[in-house]
Amino acid sequence: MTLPPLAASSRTLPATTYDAILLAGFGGPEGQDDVIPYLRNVTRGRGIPDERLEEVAHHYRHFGGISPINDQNRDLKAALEAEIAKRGLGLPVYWGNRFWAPYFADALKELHADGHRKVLVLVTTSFSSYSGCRAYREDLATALAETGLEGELELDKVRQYFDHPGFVNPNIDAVRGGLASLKEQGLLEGAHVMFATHSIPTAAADVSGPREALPSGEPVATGGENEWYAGGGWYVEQQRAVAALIMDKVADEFPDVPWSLVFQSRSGSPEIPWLEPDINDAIEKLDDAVKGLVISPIGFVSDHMEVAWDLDNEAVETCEERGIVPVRVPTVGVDPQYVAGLIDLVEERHVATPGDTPREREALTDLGPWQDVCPTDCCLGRAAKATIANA
Ligand SMILES: CC1=C(CCC(=O)O)c2cc3nc(cc4[nH]c(cc5[nH]c(cc1n2)c(C)c5CCC(=O)O)c(CCC(=O)O)c4C)C(CCC(=O)O)=C3C
Ligand SMILES: [Fe+2]
Repeated sequence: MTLPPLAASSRTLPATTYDAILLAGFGGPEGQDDVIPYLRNVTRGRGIPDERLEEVAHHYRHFGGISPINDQNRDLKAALEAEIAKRGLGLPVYWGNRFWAPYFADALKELHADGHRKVLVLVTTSFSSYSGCRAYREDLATALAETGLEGELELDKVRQYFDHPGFVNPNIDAVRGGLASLKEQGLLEGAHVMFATHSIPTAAADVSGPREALPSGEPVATGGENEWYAGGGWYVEQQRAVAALIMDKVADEFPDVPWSLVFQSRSGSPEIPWLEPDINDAIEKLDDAVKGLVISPIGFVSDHMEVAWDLDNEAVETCEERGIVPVRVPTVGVDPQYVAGLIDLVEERHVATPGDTPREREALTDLGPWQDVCPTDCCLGRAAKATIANA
């Protein structure tokens, strides 16, 4: 599966000169009093009563109402600033979130007040879906309208980077490390690798990415029989490609280890189908021969609440019930390769002087390099809203 070359190239923008970088995050609560207001933000427009929100608040409550995600983005911002300084690029980095302070609108006002007009956005998600790409583009367009900065601030966004070496290489290292740990424990014989990403409604998965070339769903690669529907669309296609690539890269040291792509953190009403298998169901159905499990959360870029709770708590417990030794390996976080990769992505788009040659675009699968701008109906499964970074 590849994008039609014409469509892909018409969605590749020429390099230009930017004034600043905006790191666009999800946002999380930072104390017990933040939890319900935060969940109201995340579920905005769906009229969910506070009593129901309290039910999904338990994991935040357990950690004092604090999600680690904001500190992780503060650390990432500092690491990006250091890498930019090292390269002498002279681009300041601002930070804003979809669902918690500093909000996108705060960041846009700050950017404008500081005299910046042309901004390149780096998003903290690597795959293509409504939640991972379009929603960020919509919320940034909404923030531009809210702040009255439409026409004043120009916002472009770097491409989704699921197959960029800066994202893939730390994940290869992590899986290699996880398998090495199982080997040390004498569990390599019965090893299995699960790549975990966020479940989304299958209807959203099926329309993820550019519509003219949507892949149809195929069974997940488990090396065995699988009754689960893992979704069509580019979201799952990209994840299958990255997972297969990682396994291919570790095969020099760890050949023939069985693996699967699994999903986590499903929410919403049970009648609506979401991507399956859920990681816990998948662990329960593992063959008895499996003794050790490497869990690689490739769906996320930091060890935030979805990782700390849904994997380190729930999935680890499911492993223990099955007598399987779990090794949950880290997300990219502030791995120097990831940080450098994000700045490589900036340098594909940003040149010091108009006319300079930009950095070459890297991609490790034949699905990429992904598009810089999305067609108007990309990842669109609901009423269209204004977006930034569309063709
Ligand atoms: C694809 C995807 C990513 C990865 C891409 C990306 O990173 O953006 C992601 C990340 C995250 N999701 C997060 C938290 C939440 N997601 C929720 C709800 C939902 N996520 C969805 C999808 C995704 N989510 C969907 C389809 C829903 C259903 C509601 C809807 O239709 O939109 C809810 C509501 C309560 C609930 O339903 O459980 C919460 C609290 C946090 C913060 C963790 C922290 O605090 O550390 C992060 C990074
Ligand atoms: Fe989420």
